Order: sequence, then C-alpha cells, then structure tokens
Amino acid sequence: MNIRLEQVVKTFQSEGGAYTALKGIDLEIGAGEFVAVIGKSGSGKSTLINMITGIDRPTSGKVMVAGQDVHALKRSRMAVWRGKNLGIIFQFFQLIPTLSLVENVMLPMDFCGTYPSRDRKRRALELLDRVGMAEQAGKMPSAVSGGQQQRVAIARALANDPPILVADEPTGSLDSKTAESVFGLFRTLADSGKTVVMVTHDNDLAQKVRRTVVVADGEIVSESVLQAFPRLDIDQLSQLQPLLGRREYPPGAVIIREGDEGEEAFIITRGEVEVSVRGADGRETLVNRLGAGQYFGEIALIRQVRRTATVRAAGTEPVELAVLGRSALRDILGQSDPTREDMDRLIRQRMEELALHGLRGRHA
Ligand SMILES: Nc1ncnc2c1ncn2[C@@H]1O[C@H](COP(=O)(O)OP(=O)(O)OP(=O)(O)O)[C@@H](O)[C@H]1O
Repeated sequence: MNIRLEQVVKTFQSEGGAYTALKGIDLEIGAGEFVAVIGKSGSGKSTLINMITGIDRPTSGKVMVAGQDVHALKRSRMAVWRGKNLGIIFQFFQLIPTLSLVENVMLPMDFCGTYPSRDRKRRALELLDRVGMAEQAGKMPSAVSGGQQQRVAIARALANDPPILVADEPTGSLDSKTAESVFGLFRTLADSGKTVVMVTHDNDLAQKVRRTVVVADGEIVSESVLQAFPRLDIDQLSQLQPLLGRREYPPGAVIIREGDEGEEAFIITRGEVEVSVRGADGRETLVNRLGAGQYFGEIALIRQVRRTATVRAAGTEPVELAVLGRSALRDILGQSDPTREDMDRLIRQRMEELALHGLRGRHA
C-alpha cells in the first residue's frame, strides 16, 4: 500500500470553537493507482491532502506514505523526506517568479541533494521535454501561459522521481481544453507507474479516472455506497452520508427476518449475505447471495409490505453494513429519479425471483 490513512481525525481550534474537518478517515491507495478526490467545497478535501503531504498534522490517527509514518518524522527531516517521496502540485502552480523555468525544475534536486549537481540541468531539461516545455526552458514563468506553467510545475514535481504525485485542483485555474491536456499528462504518469492523487472539482475529469474518492462532511463515502447508488451526484451523496448508520453482524446472524416489519434498508460495505425464503412446506430455500456494493431490505420500505425474505450474514468474516432508515431512503429517492428507476427495476426483478420460488402473493 503506497498511502494508508487509519482513523484520521483533524479538529481545527478557532475563536468560534472547535471544528472537526476530518472525522476518522480510513483510506488505502495502492502503488500506481490514479485516484480522483471529489467533494463539495468545504468537505475536507484539502485537509485530507495536507495529511498525506505532511503539510498539516492530524489530531489523531495515523498516516503512512511510501512506508513512512509521516507524522512521526521530525520537522527537520520532513521537508527532505517530502521532497524525495512526493511531488506536490497546486492550483496556482507556485513557480518562483525570479527563476527561469529550468531553474524552477532544478530546485528540488538542489534542495534534496539528489543527482550530482552537474547532471541536474540535463535532467531538468529532460523533464521539461516530457511535459512539452523544453523549448521554453530559459523563459521566466510570467512569459508563458497558465497551462504551460502547470506543465512546468508537474516537471518540477517529478524532479526527484518521487513514487507519488499529489495534486490539489491542478486544473482549477485552466480553461477546459488546457485542463484536458494537463489531465492527460497525469494519466500518462499514472500509466508509467506513479501513484497519482488528484483533488478536482471537475466532474468530467473525475469520470475518466478509474477510482473516485468522495469526501462528504469530513468523511469518505464508502465505495460500496457509490457502487450501490451510482447515479447520485455529489450534492446527493453529501446529503446521504450523514444519514447512513453503520452496523456489523457476525457470520450466521439474521439481519432481517421474513414476515417481520421493516424500517431499514442496508448496503453491504464488506462481506456477503445470503437471502432465503420459506416455501409452502416451511423449508427455507436460498434465493440469492449478495456482496459489497449491493443493497437489500428495500422492498419492505418501498412496497410497504412485510419482509419478503430472510437475510443472514454469510462467510466467515463479520458483515459490515451501511444502514438507511425509511425516511432517509425516501429523501434520497425523491431527489434522484434515476436511482428510483434503478431501484424499481431491481425490486421487480427480485419479486419475480421470489415468485419463482412459489411465493407470489404471500407477502406482496
Ligand atoms: N486552518 C483552519 N482553521 C479552521 N478551520 C479550517 C482550517 N482549514 C480548513 N478549515 C475548515 O475545514 C473545512 C474543510 O476545509 P477544506 O479546505 O479541507 O475543504 P475543501 O473540501 O478542500 O474545500 P474547497 O473545495 O473549497 O477547497 C472547512 O469548513 C474549512 O473552513
């Protein structure tokens, strides 16, 4: 694992009182992954990024980056460690205005003492070439466009060949065409084996990344929840997140029982469950097995019927669930017609499966 956050909490103390910007974040990012971090303004994205780069310290919890406990580093060692392991790219490039582009790219090598000094310029020029800026190497930052400055900032981030690139809104101040080409550069870098973590407001770009981490109200929306409700937008997910409860069941435990009243629906965030129904002869038949990213318990809530099946925790590990009460489910479906349509379709399919087991009309 290249980046691992365990129960990271960040509370800011200010005159108005304490504000918890991160509420116990668990996150793992593997080597070579390309991850987009998205979320509403103020949700905690930058705070999360600052935990990874060591720019800010967590109030509690642990942050491991490239095998190092970041916040166990002494302040004096932090800057050099960061310089060698992380390439950091900001929205506003932050090139040094009094240095030429090639000098800007040489700076991290000078700072960390990586590469012999006679090789640094050649390496900087190679990196500028890689981002399509070699011909402008001698220019000052103010003499090139924003998109070009960001390319140089990326070359600078690559100076010490760090395994991880962290970018906070790298395309935020670029027009969409330039943003697209800078994004393409990140993709090429990820394809070449770099781990890339990129905060973005741009949903179109986020869609193009294989893995999306959604931050809502200081928490990460479970990837299973994203999978269960793929058609919710960021605002809807941000509203859903605080309504979700968490529950765990040991293997074999009954989560819902056929014939009972139902008040909650469940999204599986870890493990598997078995769905079974009682036949006319009273014997139970297994009708389905569901895993992470799938939901159950919705039929009773939507169709206003008793539980149509019994669901048990399966496997040998505890099953973890996100729990959604009746009114929360109603709220979210009321806001997202596509999600409502998906759920209606799934319910029809599930009712048909139950009917196949000779149960039509028993509870429906
Ligand atoms: N130094 C600080 N002191 C007090 N509160 C802070 C501090 N830094 C951030 N916050 C608060 O923490 C919350 C999360 O901020 P953060 O900058 O991480 O959000 P964000 O998702 O990056 O937003 P944006 O997309 O607008 O940059 C905000 O409510 C912010 O006001």
